[in-house]
Amino acid sequence: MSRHKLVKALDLDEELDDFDGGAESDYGEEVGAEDKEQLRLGTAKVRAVLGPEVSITDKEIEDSLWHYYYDVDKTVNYLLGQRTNSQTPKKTKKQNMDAEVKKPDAPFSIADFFSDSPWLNIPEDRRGEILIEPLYPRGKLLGGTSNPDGAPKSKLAALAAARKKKENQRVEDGQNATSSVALLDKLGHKPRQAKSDNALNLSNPKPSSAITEQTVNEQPRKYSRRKSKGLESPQNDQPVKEGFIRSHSLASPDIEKKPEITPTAGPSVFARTIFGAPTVSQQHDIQTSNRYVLAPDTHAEFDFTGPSPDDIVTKAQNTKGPTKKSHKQPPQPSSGDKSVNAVVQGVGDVTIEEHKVRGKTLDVVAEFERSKPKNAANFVVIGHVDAGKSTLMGRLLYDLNVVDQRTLDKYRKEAERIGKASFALAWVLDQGTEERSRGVTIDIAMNKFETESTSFTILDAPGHRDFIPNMIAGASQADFAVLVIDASTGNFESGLKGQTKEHALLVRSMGVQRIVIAVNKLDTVQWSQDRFDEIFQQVSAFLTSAGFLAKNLAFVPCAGLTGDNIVRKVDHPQASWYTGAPLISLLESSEPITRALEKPLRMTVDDIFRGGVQNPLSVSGRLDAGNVQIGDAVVMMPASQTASIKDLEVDSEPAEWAVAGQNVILHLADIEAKYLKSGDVVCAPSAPIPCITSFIVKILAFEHITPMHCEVHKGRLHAPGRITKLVSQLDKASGAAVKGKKPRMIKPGSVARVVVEVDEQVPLEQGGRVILRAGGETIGAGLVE
Ligand SMILES: Nc1nc2c(ncn2[C@@H]2O[C@H](COP(=O)(O)OP(=O)(O)OP(=O)(O)O)[C@@H](O)[C@H]2O)c(=O)[nH]1
Repeated sequence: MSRHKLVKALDLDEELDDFDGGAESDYGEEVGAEDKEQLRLGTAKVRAVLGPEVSITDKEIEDSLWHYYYDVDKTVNYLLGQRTNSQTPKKTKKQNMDAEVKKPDAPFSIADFFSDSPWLNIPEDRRGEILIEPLYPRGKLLGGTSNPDGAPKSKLAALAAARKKKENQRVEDGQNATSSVALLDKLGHKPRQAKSDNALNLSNPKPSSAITEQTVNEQPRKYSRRKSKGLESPQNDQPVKEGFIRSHSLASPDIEKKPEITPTAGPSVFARTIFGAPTVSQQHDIQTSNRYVLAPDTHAEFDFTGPSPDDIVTKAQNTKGPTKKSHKQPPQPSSGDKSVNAVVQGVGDVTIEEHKVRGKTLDVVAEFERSKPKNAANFVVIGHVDAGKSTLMGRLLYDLNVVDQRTLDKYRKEAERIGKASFALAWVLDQGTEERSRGVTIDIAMNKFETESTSFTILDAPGHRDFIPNMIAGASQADFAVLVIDASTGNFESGLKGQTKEHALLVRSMGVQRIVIAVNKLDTVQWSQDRFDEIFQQVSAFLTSAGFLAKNLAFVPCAGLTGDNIVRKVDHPQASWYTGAPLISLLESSEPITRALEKPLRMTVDDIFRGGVQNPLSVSGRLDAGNVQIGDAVVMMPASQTASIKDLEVDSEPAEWAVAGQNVILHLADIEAKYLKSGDVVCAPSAPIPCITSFIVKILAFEHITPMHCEVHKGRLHAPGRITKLVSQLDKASGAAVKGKKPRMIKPGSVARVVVEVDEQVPLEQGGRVILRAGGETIGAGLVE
């Protein structure tokens, strides 16, 4: 039994007589009457487009329509494409063999797997070889290889051997075998007086820059960073500058042959701090000469017998008090070097912003009242699949300049490219790749716009029945609904039997009282007043029988695609019969929402995300009740874990506080992500929501209900469970229990009290609204007692 029976019970019998429930189909799913109708209409449309010359079976068309969610354009494209492919030349023997290999049952081998990869079939004689020479010598070469097997030496190995030989020679010659590192130390200390050291080829041949043997011996135990830079190369025949040494000294002869990179900039501020500023002549060299590498300022040498600069800095930081922005001086390094001192001083002054949640200080309710806020409203856009919901909202945002022309042009181009040109406006809302390629909304899309009087949040719901849980999540945050109806021939009828009614019933069950009905796509019926009247009659009859008050229904004829009667009034001559307001005015006439400001805090978590270093863990949702401010402690249910509000945003803007009715992001501290999930409830620690595994609920049955398995939905919460007991059937008018035997089954359209049990604890309290679903169908909805 399906939805129609409920509607029957709601006095719409005449619409339901032809509906015989679902039947198991080839598609492995229940094909309801609305699907059958869609398939029938779709098949006719596809046939009309394809023309009689294309021979194709109804089954083929229906299969494609089913796959493409009744999208006629896509189905036609696909079928035509298939026809074209089938006319392409027959496969070669090789291709057939490849196909054989791909058979899922064939044993898998890597060769088979890559057999169709074209790059593997290149004949030997046409293959090129790509050799990538390593830039730097690797492995043993740096130390010089012994080359025991007499194999030819590499250039670097030869160089290393030559160096070694020279070194040995020097020792033999009785020269002081002071390491080149020490020589460079000396060089750094007294570069201007240094004399040439011919043995090491380090110096400028000019006497003024020569290094003496005596100066080498003066500082034998000091090390400079130059050692680690390997600047002791005997190949260096360039002048040694104070603080700067030509990079040639680093390079092997091979590398030297490579083109030099012309410098474009001098040393950075950091480099100047560490190594000292270049002299005027060095700056000139940088600008005019080849590449330079920075060598440390000779004054920055460090004696390993004392603490390292790191140790000094760490010690300096450790001696800082716990207070923020302390300017206490760190201890001075023993070397007394100015640059190191400057760095240490700088690091000591660096403050690390310690995370501290501010204490609560505000009277939020008073602040809210003082702020004289604009009226705010969330509305959910509902309706049968392809009714034009996203297009309508895209048009609304475009006409209100929330979306600019450039963005829309981009969407148009991209949509055209994938053969979905008519969906460009829908792309404003449908941002997912799959949503765009399939032309179907899958999850709730949220968007904001403001008019003079009201700040609105759009919750664009998916129309396809497979995504009803997402639609429920959106509807749970809505103050009112916009029901979009496709007025085109045949589509209104199939929509009425499909999700038009189901969506309307769901939003009503979730407490939505006001509904604006956008009778859309009137351009397809030449703005026929008769068509509009017909739709008005049927839909208003259904909605009033579903519990909406007539005064809370507002109808507007419109065409989202053309923008008629959305923001601007329709000026089509065929639409002269309509004298009412456009859609935007009907939205604006929504009454201000009542906010439960003083009640304990409740926010159902819609989404959880990790923001980054500043805000590592955040949750978003709408505040159902109460208020919150930075510094508040909250408790997450059902995990029962406390957290603190480190920061918050209202409508994506930083804020100090938020109140019921606002869409917020809470940046949390002192809690781990594992304690959070969508559907959880953020509560005041003084009044957390109860978490229960069994509850009594007063439901309106959408289907036949017996003790059965079901899923409990509340916002983003989905919990598997079962109806364990039918307590009583209730009188619809009085709500009193009908006397007599306990019911064994609840009929669609009846109201009953039942017991529901869930597998895990769920945060639910009296008055909470839940939806019960089973087997992909909504079976009932009601209030937790
Ligand atoms: N002629 C005409 N076509 C429209 C109009 N509004 C929407 N469409 C077309 O209807 C198709 C479906 O539009 P969508 O906006 O994706 O429909 P939807 O209701 O959002 O679909 P789901 O979210 O997937 O349920 C697109 O091809 C639109 O171009 C209209 O006013 N007139």
